[in-house]
Amino acid sequence: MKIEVNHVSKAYKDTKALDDVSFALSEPKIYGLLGRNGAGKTTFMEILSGHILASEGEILVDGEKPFDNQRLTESICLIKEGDNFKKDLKVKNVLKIYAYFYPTWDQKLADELIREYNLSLNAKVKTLSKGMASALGIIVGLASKAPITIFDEPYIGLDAAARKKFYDILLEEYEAEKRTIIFSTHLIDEVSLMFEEVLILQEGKLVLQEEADTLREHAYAVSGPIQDVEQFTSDKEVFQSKQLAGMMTAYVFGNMVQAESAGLTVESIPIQELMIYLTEKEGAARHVAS
Ligand SMILES: Nc1ncnc2c1ncn2[C@@H]1O[C@H](COP(=O)(O)OP(=O)(O)OP(=O)(O)O)[C@@H](O)[C@H]1O
Repeated sequence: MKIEVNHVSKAYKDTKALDDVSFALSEPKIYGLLGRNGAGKTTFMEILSGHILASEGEILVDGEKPFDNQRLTESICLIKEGDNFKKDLKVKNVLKIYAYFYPTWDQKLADELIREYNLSLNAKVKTLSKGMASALGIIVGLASKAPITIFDEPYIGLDAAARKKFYDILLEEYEAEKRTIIFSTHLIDEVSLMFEEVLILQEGKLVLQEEADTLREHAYAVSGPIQDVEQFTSDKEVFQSKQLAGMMTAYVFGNMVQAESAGLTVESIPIQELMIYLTEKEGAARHVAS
């Protein structure tokens, strides 16, 4: 399903959660949606899921607006950080409701995952630990097989082993059947290798949309005497630099071979580090793929 985001803004009283954001997600891929606290990620995911309306602009999914649109909402599954399910429901009834709602629901997968995560079908949601409630969210998200499945920090309370299980199953399911997966996380180092395309929001604006492979291949650190590095990077996109004792390291997007032939020291940057840097740094380079 094609997602088009056209000049979307969302204002709350004093806050612009999204500020004139435009981009497109054209293919089924695993998208990493990153950004610091309050960057606007959840707001974007809620508008895309048809839960809230944009103040300006629109999101179109296959040309239609998601708000109040059953055909679309049954194709989009949003799993949030918590409070995904009514507290008085039993696990088995949560599963029944979602099985009924999503035409693409995979009961076999849901059963398998319930066993994997050791959830009791008769337990009420309110008796589940945080980790178990997160596991239930993950199970629903995966088993929905919704063509657009969105995970917004879905793993609160899950330990590292349970999170790894989630990533493994997500990848396995995705390989078996490609769908659009939008993954928002602060645990970038754990999941960055899974992303095929990365989007970074900063203070309500989109500051980066790029193929993860491009980031992997074209981001590097170049070091040498200040003058040489400055000269080399003068026509390049520098997203960070630091100087010490007459030497300079600049982090750039571009062609590594060029830097090597200029006699500078060149090192590639691990994608996790790059993403962590880009999301943490104020005023990250604007690098939005056209
Ligand atoms: N219902 C609301 N009422 C008022 N302000 C809101 C509301 N929802 C979000 N905001 C504000 O909008 C901004 C963006 O919030 P949002 O939750 O979309 O960010 P986020 O990137 O998901 O952050 P986090 O990583 O902390 O979850 C924040 O400043 C937040 O305080």
